[in-house]
Amino acid sequence: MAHPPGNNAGRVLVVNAGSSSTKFAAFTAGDAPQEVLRGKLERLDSASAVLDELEARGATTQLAGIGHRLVHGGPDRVASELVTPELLRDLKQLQPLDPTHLPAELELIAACAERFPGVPQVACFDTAFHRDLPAVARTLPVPRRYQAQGIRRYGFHGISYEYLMEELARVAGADAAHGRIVFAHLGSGASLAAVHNGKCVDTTMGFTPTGGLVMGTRTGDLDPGVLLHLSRAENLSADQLDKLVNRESGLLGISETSADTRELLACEATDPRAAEAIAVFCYQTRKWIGAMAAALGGLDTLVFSGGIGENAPEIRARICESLAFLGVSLVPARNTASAPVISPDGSSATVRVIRTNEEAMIARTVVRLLAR
Ligand SMILES: Nc1ncnc2c1ncn2[C@@H]1O[C@H](COP(=O)(O)OP(=O)(O)O)[C@@H](O)[C@H]1O
Ligand SMILES: CC(=O)OP(=O)(O)O
Ligand SMILES: [Mg+2]
Repeated sequence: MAHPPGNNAGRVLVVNAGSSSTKFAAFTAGDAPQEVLRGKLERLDSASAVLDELEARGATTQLAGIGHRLVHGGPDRVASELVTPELLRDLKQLQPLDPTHLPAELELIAACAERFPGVPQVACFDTAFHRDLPAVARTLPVPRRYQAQGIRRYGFHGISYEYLMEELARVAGADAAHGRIVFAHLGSGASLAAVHNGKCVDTTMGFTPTGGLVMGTRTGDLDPGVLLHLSRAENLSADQLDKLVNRESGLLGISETSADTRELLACEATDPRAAEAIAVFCYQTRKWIGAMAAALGGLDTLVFSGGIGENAPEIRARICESLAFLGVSLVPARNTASAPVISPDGSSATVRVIRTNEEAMIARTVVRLLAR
């Protein structure tokens, strides 16, 4: 049964449909939403199968509102919004920009509207965090006419970055949150964001979440000539190239065994392909941190987050190995313990581990919008 907006007795359901899994969580709908339950569905089934599962797990009782993560908001969606027929119409037009995420997300919104009529839904966009990217960072060097068609750097993982910003301000204070920060969201999808004075000044992902760092199954940045060569030499279609760069590449492509860092770490001593996959990941992340620090003109705080950033001390250590020139160093015992601060006291750059929580960020946004 639907409850009126802002009703403290109700709950907020959050659906986070990522590329490799659908995460969900239920929160109280009061001013400071408290998590009631959470879960993860590994395989992306049809939207109605997802909702069946959420109902079976008790995530859909007493719904006051539903919040969705939308990876792509295109050029015009610069803040979270209540879902309206007009918004859905606009987002449908954007589907070609992100065929890996958007169609499934829109299907879920439609399925929720049908199953929970009258329950307000809120769309939170990963791209919104990057709305202030300066023109030099935003511009992709293609003929100018394509800019009008929305071909530019958007940047993603913004809901995670927004949450990390709030957490950083909470644990380190407003000064640190206004400093020169590089956030490293390292999960199956991975990106970095360079933030100064609370604004994102650059980020590694580009027009789509395929760009930037090497990832679990995605290439990250790739000389565009590779795509041209393969499309000609092997006569690959757009869909075949999509599968190649989004699902078959990255750590999985290099190792030929797994996209999961845990599995690669477990066999790197005996399988040189796994060792190479990890080495490439650490090298690229280090190189991109250097690039983000250059965009910021220095580095005050480096934040590790996401499944890898939060849980893999050996990966963090290897990434930070040659970053002493940026003032980055680690205390091994702190790093091994994944302590909140893993750098020595008094370092010029503070290195932190912060657990991200996209679902909590979305729940807060839903409560805020419903209270209006
Ligand atoms: N203890 C760990 N050591 C190394 N990698 C880990 C560990 N725990 C999780 N990971 C990695 O985190 C990744 C998933 O991160 P997560 O942020 O949950 O992903 P998603 O992008 O699906 O939201 C996987 O590649 C997994 O191997
Ligand atoms: C933006 C993105 O790549 O998200 P995920 O890592 O959840 O697929
Ligand atoms: Mg994710």
